[in-house]
Amino acid sequence: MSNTTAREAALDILEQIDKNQSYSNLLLNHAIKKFNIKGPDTGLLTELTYGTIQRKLTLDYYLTPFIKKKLENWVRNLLRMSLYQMLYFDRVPERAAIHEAVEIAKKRGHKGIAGLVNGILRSIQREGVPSLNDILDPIERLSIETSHPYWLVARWNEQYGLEKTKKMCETNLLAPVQTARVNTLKTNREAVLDQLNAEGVEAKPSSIIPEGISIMKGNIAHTNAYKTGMLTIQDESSMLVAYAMNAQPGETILDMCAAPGGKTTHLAQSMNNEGQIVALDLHPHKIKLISDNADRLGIECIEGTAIDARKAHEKFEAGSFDRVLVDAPCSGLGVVRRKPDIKYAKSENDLEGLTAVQHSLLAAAVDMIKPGGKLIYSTCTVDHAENNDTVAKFLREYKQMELTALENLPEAIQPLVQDNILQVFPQDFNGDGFFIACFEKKQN
Ligand SMILES: C[S@@+](CC[C@H](N)C(=O)[O-])C[C@H]1O[C@@H](n2cnc3c(N)ncnc32)[C@H](O)[C@@H]1O
Repeated sequence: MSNTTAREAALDILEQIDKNQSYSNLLLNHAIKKFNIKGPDTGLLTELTYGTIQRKLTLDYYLTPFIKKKLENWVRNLLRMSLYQMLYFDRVPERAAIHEAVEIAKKRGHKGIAGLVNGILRSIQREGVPSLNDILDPIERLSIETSHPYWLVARWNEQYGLEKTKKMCETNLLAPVQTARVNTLKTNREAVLDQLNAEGVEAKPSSIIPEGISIMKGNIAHTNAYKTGMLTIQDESSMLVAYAMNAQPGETILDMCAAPGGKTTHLAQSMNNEGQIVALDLHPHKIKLISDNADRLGIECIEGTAIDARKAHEKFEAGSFDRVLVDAPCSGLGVVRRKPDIKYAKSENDLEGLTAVQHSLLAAAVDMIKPGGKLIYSTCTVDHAENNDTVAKFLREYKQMELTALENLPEAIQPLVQDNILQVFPQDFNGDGFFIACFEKKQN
C-alpha cells in the first residue's frame, strides 16, 4: 500500500462527490474497504479528502490565474488536492506533493496532462498564490477565505451579522472532534474511559454532557467497548435533545423521525429502559439501523415502524403520547464541519422545500400529544428559516401549542438559551450547530 493509492482513492471520492452528489462520509468508508487502506494511510486519505472539499473555493481562487485552458474535472480535482497539500499539509514537502500529482496524472491521463499539472504546480510554487486582500466585498472575501458559497455567507450575514458568520465559517474549517455517549444502562463514564484507554484510544470527559466523552486519538468504532454497547458515537449537541425531552421512566414517547436512533436510544437511557418509545422513520431500511443500535446497547423499550410520520394519525390514537420528538429532516448546515460537502450541495430552494416538510411534521405531531404533554422540535441546522421561522409559523397556526421553557438542559448550555429557544452555533462549544424548541399542549 503506497501513499499514491491513498491519493488516488481521495481523487476517486472527489470525482464521485461531483458526479453523484454522494456524501463524503459514506464514500470514504467505501473507499477504505475498496482500496484496502490501513493504518496511517487512512488518516492521509481522510485528511486529503475532507481538506480538499473543505477548502475547495479557496483553492479554486488560488488556481484560477494559473489555468489557461479548460480542464477535465479529474485534473481540476487533482490540482485542488495537490495544492491543498502544498498549502495546508505540513507533513508533505511541496516537491513530494507535486511528484505524486505528476505520477497520478501520467497514470490516469497521458504525458501531456502530466506536463500541464507539473507546470501549473511549479508556477504556483515559484510565484505564490494571489492575495485575498484584493477582494474588497467583505461577503465575497469571507466566502473565498473560508470556502463557503457566496449565497450562504450572504444569508448568514443577514440572519446573524458578519462577526458571528465569520466565526461560524472559520470554525467549520477546523478538524472535527469525535464525541461519544456512554451507555449508562450498562456502565459509567469512568469505566468506559479506562476501557478505551486500555484499548489504545485517548478520550476525556465532555465538559458539557455528564455522560459524554471526547475522543482525542484513535477510532472507537473498532473497540470492544463500542462492540459490546458501552458507548455510542454521537455529537454533544445531539445529546442535548434527550435532556430537553426530560422523558420519565414509564412514559409513552413518540419519536417521529428516529433513524438511525441516536436520540431514540439516548431517550431510552434517560428513561432507564422503562416505558415505551415508538420510533418512526419514512425509510423501512433505516428502521433496522434503530433496532441494531438498540440491540447493541441492550435497550428493549423501542418499537420501530416505517411510516411517513405525517400520517401518524392513521396508525396511532390521538392524544396517546406523553412527549413527542420531531428531530426533523433539515439542510444540515450546522454539521458542515463534519460533512463539508453539505455547504456546496444545498441551495436556497432546498431550504424552502425543507421548511414545508418541517412544518407538516410539527402539524402532524399536535394530535398525537396528550393535553399537557410536550413536543420537542430539533434540527442540526443554523438556518433561521428552518428554525425560528418554522416555530413562529407553527405557533401562529396551532393556538393549542405554547412555546415553553427548555427545562433540564445541562448547566453549561443554559446561557445559550434565548427567549426559550436554543440555537447552538459550531463555535459555541465545538459541537454541531443545532436548534431545540419545546412546546406544551394546553389542557382542554
Ligand atoms: C435528522 S434525521 C433523524 C436523526 C435521528 N433522530 C437520530 O438522532 O439518529 C431525520 C430523519 O427523518 C426521516 N424522515 C424524513 N421525512 C420523514 C417523514 N415524512 N416521516 C418520517 N421520517 C422522515 C429521515 O429518513 C431521517 O432518518
